[in-house]
Amino acid sequence: MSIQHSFSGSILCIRNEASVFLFDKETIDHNPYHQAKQLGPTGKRLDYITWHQHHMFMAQTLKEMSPLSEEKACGCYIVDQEHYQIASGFSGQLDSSEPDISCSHAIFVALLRMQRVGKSGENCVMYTSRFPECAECIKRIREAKISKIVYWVDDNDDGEEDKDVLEIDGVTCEKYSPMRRISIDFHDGRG
Ligand SMILES: O=c1ccn([C@H]2C[C@H](O)[C@@H](COP(=O)(O)O)O2)c(=O)[nH]1
Repeated sequence: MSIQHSFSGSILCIRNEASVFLFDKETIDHNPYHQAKQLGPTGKRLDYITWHQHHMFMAQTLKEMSPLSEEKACGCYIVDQEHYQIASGFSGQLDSSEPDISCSHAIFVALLRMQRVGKSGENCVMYTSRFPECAECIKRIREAKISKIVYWVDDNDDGEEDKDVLEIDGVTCEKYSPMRRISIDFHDGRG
């Protein structure tokens, strides 16, 4: 590992291959990571995200954890009224050959976890990267009494019928409307 120490103005930068611990002014002024964190006139960051955006971001991130193909990759994130996570899952997370596991879909996994910790879906919102295509998942959403599903895409040919069935049971279905790009660079791009 190589470590460099350098002075720029009064700020010391210590760099190694993995990280930069302090930043000089030039770095702060020219690096997009820092530019995005600038404050607006009210003193708040200009780019902070809402709960709604956060929850869908989590569902999409869980999708990225799925080892399955793009057609079958899915993430599901369930929150309560106070925006706390109740359960989450991604497709392929569980082995569907296990005794009480009839499928490995993201929604199934998340609802199974919710059931195992004895939580009800009442007043909870389910964020999912895809509207469910599977009858078992839809049945479990209804049984869990989830209040609302927010989905990113709907590839389900019977999606409208399934939504009608869910809505009759009091489950509101809403397509997520992306308003902005949200990304986090996990490279160490600060130096
Ligand atoms: O979490 C998931 C995973 C898959 N689906 C969709 C995608 C497929 O068209 C069908 C069937 O998938 P199988 O893995 O062959 O059972 O379900 C989904 O909705 N949610």
